[in-house]
Amino acid sequence: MPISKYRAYAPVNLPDRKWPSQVLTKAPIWCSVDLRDGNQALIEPMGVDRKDRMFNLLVKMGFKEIEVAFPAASQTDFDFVRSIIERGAIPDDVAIQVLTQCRSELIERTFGAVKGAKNVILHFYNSTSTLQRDVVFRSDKAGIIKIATDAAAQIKALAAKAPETNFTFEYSPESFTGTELDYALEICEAVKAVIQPTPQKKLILNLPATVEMATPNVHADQFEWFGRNISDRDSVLLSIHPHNDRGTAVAAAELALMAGADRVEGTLFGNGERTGNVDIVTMALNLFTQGVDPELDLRDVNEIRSIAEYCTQLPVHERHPYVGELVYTAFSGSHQDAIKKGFDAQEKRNDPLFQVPYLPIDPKDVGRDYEAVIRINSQSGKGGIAYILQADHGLDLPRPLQIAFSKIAQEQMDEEGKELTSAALWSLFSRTYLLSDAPLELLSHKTFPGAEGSRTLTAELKQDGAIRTIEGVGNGPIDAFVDALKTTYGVEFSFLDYHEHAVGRGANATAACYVQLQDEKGRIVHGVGIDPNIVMASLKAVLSGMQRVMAGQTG
Ligand SMILES: CC(=O)SCCNC(=O)CCNC(=O)[C@H](O)C(C)(C)COP(=O)(O)OP(=O)(O)OC[C@H]1O[C@@H](n2cnc3c(N)ncnc32)[C@H](O)[C@@H]1OP(=O)(O)O
Ligand SMILES: CC(C)C(=O)C(=O)O
Repeated sequence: MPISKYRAYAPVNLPDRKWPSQVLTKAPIWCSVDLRDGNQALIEPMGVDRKDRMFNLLVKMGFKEIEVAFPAASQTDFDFVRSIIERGAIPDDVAIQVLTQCRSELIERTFGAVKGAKNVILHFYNSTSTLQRDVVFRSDKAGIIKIATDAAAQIKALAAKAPETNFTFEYSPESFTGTELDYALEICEAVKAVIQPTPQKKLILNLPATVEMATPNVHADQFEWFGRNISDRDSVLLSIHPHNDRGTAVAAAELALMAGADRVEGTLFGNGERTGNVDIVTMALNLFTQGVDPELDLRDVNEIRSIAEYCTQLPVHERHPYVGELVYTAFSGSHQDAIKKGFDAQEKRNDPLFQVPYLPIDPKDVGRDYEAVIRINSQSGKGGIAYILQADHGLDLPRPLQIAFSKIAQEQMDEEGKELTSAALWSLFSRTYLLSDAPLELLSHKTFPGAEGSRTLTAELKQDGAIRTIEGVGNGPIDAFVDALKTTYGVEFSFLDYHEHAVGRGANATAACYVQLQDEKGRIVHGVGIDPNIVMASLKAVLSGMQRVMAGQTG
């Protein structure tokens, strides 16, 4: 690898840094830049319809600051801004933000776009990095500062001519991460001197990691340093705008907040230039998992995801934190077992604190389903299989049956080499134990008191289309039924164990019974019966087990 083409990023000299011991206790000011930074990175930028859908979603989620466009970039962007203003689509407590370069004609056009809006954040930027000063602007430090201060003066003057709008100003020394820290401070001070913010009317200074170039701790050091050194700190809102080139935008953003930043610019699921902007959904839900109100409504992440996918025409990855298709799914056996036990224990504890192994968040909190928590493939074990049968069919299999059936399921998956869906698992379970196509079917039974406390049982069975009555004697109905079956069909087995439980509640409740038999060769065979009548359910379970013995089946 040609490592000599690259060099290490210079750390910040801040030995008395305080941020490492800070804890995040409140949400920052969120600003969505989906409709601008996100939009400018799309293969096909959003048209007015998609922009509308995204804007409505962001409002519904509770964003109070939304960068809606770069109005001077295109007629679509300009028209979109006009349309949301003219249609009255912007709630009174939401500020729209618009971006412009520090170029006079673009600034004029931007003001034209926001005419008549109630709350506007006018965001202007120029690149300040050493590289861009050289190759893009071909200018020295003073020249670059003049570009920014000329723009600030023009913007302030134009805003003064539009008193119907409450303007906030935002300045970004773009490519901040490639800019000397003291020079970034110098240019921000120069802009601030023109704008003259106050604690009541603050200036937003947005220090973008336009390209993420260093580890997140360096980003935090930069913010702590900047916060300490900017004058009139209480007249300034420090904003972060991290990109994700190193894959650490969320970490960089969180550490910068610990270091004193007030505001975050990012996008849903991290769409944005190259590797994207910081993902606000992940950041907000990270706060949520710490018991901090994220101040965004994320109760239906599926809806948010599907609108975002429609608008950006980009899929959200299956493993995306909190939101991906697979993130509440466990395939591996030990995880499934622990999740099942965790849910059972959580229900018994009746404690609001959510503690289930392997699940950092309760899927229900973000509108996801428990049903999808466990899926079954060849890496699964009995716990996951038992979970599906319980969650989807209310069956609480005894442990030996869980072990036996998971072997049968495993064999099928090995054979077919693919996942067993819940429906396929149920079909396998029904074929194996409920025997709907078996030669014998129990239709009814009657019991009578016999001699010395015994019971006599008669049962009607359907056998090959004909009705047959069988009779046996025992110390209860099950014992008498076993006797009837053994004498009628001459099959040998012993009865080892029995479990039953109700499925559902009230008038629609049924009973599920499980029996464990042993055949002549000492092999264990299970039978299962389900019926609204508990005695019928038990007899069906015995008949299921006996027919499996007769067919030479085990497990
Ligand atoms: C990191 C970011 O995301 S920043 C936002 C980037 N987003 C976009 O660029 C999307 C929208 N942009 C556009 O549609 C176009 O660039 C427009 C319409 C704004 C401008 O288009 P044009 O003037 O035709 O071209 P272009 O953008 O290439 O202009 C480059 C010129 O602007 C200058 N310039 C670039 N950025 C700035 C700035 N922020 N402030 C002042 N001048 C700037 C360059 O130095 C260059 O000057 P030169 O022509 O004298 O060399
Ligand atoms: C305009 C600025 C904030 C930007 O988008 C960036 O630097 O990524």
